[in-house]
Amino acid sequence: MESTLLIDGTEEGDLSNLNSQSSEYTYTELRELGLRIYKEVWKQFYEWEPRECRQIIHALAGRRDPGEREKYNKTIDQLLDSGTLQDSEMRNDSENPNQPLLVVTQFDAEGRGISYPLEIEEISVDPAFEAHPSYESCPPINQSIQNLRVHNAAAFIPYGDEEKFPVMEHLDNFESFAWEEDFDPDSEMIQIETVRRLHNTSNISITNIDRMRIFPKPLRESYKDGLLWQRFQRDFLRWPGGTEDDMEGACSEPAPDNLRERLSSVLATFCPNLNCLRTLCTTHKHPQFGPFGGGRPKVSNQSMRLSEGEPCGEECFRLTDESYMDKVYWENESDLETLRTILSISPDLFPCQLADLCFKPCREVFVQRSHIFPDHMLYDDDPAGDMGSHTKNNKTKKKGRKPRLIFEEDSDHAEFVPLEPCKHKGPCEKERCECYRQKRHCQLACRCGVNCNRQYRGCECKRCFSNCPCVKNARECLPGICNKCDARGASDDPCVNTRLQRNDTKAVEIRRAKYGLGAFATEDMKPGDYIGDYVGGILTSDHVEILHHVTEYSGRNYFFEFSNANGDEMLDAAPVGNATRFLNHAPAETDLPKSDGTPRSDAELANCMAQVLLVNGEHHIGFYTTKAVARGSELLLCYGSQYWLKTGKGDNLEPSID
Ligand SMILES: C[S@@+](CC[C@H](N)C(=O)[O-])C[C@H]1O[C@@H](n2cnc3c(N)ncnc32)[C@H](O)[C@@H]1O
Repeated sequence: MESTLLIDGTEEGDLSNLNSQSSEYTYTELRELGLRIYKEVWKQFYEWEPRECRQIIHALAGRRDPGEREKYNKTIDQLLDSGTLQDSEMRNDSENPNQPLLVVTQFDAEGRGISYPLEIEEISVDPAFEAHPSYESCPPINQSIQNLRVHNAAAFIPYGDEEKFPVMEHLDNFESFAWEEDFDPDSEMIQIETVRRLHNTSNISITNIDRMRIFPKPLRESYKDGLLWQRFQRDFLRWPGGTEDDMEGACSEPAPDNLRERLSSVLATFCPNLNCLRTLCTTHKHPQFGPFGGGRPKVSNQSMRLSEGEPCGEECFRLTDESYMDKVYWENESDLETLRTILSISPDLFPCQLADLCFKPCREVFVQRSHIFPDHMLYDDDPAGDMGSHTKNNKTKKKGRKPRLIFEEDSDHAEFVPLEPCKHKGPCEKERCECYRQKRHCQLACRCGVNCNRQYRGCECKRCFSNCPCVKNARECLPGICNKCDARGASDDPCVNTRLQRNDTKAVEIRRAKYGLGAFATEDMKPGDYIGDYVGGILTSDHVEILHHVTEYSGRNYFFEFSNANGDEMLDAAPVGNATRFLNHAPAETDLPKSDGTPRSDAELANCMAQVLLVNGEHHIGFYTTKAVARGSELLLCYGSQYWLKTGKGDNLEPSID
């Protein structure tokens, strides 16, 4: 009997969730239709793709005239035959007999040669020069990478050609290989084309296509995720079976003249946090950063006119009286359209700025803005007061709602426990907000939003020393909110508590040390100097177990535990990292006893320490010197007793070099 379950999971009879066409189908019929079209596109794609690849390879091979190959081979033979080495040879310059010359002859396709001399630079190589012993390198990164190793998929086969490494035992820890699960551009093209056909030809909505569950990934997971979103992050492959038709705007790029939509789609790609330069950032996902615009103005025309400021020129709106209001007329509708679009994105831009964007006189723009946003359409409950910050007439200022710190009694937290940012939408209350419960401020990366009363609003210090609330709470000062200390780094003397963000490191060099490679100071360092940010792949602690064959075999591990709320986050700088991965554990070179003869502890011998810091909503591990370090000395950390318990110090830790 035919299934009566519909595609959205409702029972037969309730078709309201399906669009008009697809409501004629049952769930089974729709799924079958989806699968049939999916197979059809799959078949077409793979009929086309190998043919196309063959053609490209053929075209790359270039054309040769008959007989040309033989002629060319003859020339090569002549070159290789020492008896005929007349054209390409070493000679001495008769004017300067000590300067050897190399005569090079280039042959064209016809076998004709042109000879010319090349001067040779002599390089003398020290015969005692010793090649560097083998070491493992890794790709450099400047920030940690999330999900570098997918839990049950092996990223690669380590030491695959070394007999002693237990490859099979190691691979038993994984269910698959990462390359079997990774993104496949071909299948993405096929899925996108299937969606297009189902949507445009069979008139099935994107939501209902998702409900068919025929693709591994949802089409629209959020405004920043899903197959359709990802498709816009890549160049689109053009193939005869695929068309880039509009899918009711669901999969299409906005039209070139639709400024607002274009900005919205670009915004989805970039991080909304102005202090973060990362594309596709996943840390600062504020829910309120949806599409641009739609905002209503908060500043009245009247208050703009009364605001303080210099006129931007002779035609500035500030120099214009009321009588000018009826005298402006723009003939070209597209000029008005541009102004409307800009105002829809940023309704409170000042006329002087609008004038620059619209290429129009400032006072004309002001008049047009007054028509588009007459003062009576302003919010009655404007939270900032309609004068914004531009007013000089305090009498007319509304009683604005000042941002309140309602948790003032516990705002100065002595203890700081680095935590994940909270993930719920505001407001932050005891029952559901981890920040509230832990007696700490919400961070920029908290999902509760920038208007949350609990949001940290930056320090007020001019110089950030140990009593600065940011320093005290192991957080770097934030450009934009810590305004007095030059956290932005605009001056020659920027805030010292932003060194990690500014990558203001001391210089180190990596060279041979007692245990493998080590990091050495290339300049004298003072206590408290910043060395770098320990970066790597972000893993959970169970990866330590999964990768134990590799760390035991190499005798090296680059794990660094993170003190997050769950305590199970790790950084692994073995596959990717920067210079900080080479800091060895003290004692490494020397372990001289103290003057009274008592041995020094590891921590005393170390000259660097690691500190977990909250930087721009993310936890980082910064390395700092703890004492003066002379140029040329090795930088040493104390790894802590746990490190050696886990790895077994001395068991397998033969010095890898020396
Ligand atoms: C983070 S790496 C340090 C860089 C490493 N030396 C290299 O060549 O890449 C940590 C590894 O270095 C070695 N190591 C560092 N300090 C050591 C010490 N004091 N004694 C023995 N081995 C040490 C161990 O193999 C350890 O697992």
